Amino acid sequence: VEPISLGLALAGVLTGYISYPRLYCLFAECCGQKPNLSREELQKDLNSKLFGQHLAKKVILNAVSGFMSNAKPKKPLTLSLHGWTGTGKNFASKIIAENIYEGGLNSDYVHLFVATLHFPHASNVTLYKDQLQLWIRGNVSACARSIFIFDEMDKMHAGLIDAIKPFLDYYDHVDGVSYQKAIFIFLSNAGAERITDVALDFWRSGKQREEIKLKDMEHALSVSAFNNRKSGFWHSSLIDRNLIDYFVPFLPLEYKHLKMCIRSEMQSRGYEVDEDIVTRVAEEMTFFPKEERIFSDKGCKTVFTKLDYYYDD
Ligand SMILES: Nc1ncnc2c1ncn2[C@@H]1O[C@H](COP(=O)(O)OP(=O)(O)OP(=O)(O)O)[C@@H](O)[C@H]1O
Repeated sequence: VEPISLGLALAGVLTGYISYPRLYCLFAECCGQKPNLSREELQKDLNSKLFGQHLAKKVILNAVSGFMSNAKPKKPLTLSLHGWTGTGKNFASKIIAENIYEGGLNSDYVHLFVATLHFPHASNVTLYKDQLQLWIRGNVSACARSIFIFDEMDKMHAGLIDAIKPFLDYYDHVDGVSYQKAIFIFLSNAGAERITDVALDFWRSGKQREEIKLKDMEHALSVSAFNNRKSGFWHSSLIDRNLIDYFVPFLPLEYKHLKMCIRSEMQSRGYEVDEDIVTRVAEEMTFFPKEERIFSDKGCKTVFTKLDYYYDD
């Protein structure tokens, strides 16, 4: 190739990079990388990866795809995910993040906060509050389509919840920054007992788990259910102002779901599914309530470490 043509070609590529940001985004991660989130892809991911959560799948699919297809949302999307430990709340957040950003949870535009890790000392609340507000503001200024995930929300200090509130509201701008395209996901175990009670009632009356409707969870996820010290006070303060768009219940997982988690983990580690090991690992788990032993008390959370034992070569 002669130097002049090569120079022209390089200049062309560079101009393309500068004048067509989308071209650049083919090679590097960009804010709002997948502006047209594919509803089908999200649905496929939820269906194939998230087990035993028909209600959560439905709400997440409709909420996220609806929000992403709205060019001018009036407020940021706020999802509150509730349920027993190990039932897939973090996992579902990961699926959402991956459907919006290639890098998923590792993306520069996805931010995960864990209450006990990032905000451990009640005496530092004022400092955390300032830091959190600056952090959210800085990130949304840099990328309107930022995702913030708050884990262990029920262990978060009330003062910190107050710090987030202005960003969740119906304001066009807060100090010159618009938060309307951002997504806030709150995770907590609040309401888990009540969700479990509903699932147990269905089981005891011989109904299928999939027959549980969102309507059946209304009471479990109502203000009164959260308005106690154990669940934290945060809910009532956010609910009262209608700042949460969707409450997403995660049902406790049964023996058959544990088996699904184990099979899926075996496949992702590149092993052939060995049903004998699947059964042995699932049977090592403990279940509640004491008499019926239906639901796994740790969900799918510890099945993977138990699996290590069988593949320790
Ligand atoms: N419903 C599910 N379907 C498929 N895999 C699941 C499901 N629930 C849990 N898992 C698996 O178990 C792991 C741990 O679950 P996850 O961290 O999502 O639980 P959690 O509900 O966020 O729990 P916690 O309330 O303790 O934070 C996940 O990374 C995933 O691999």
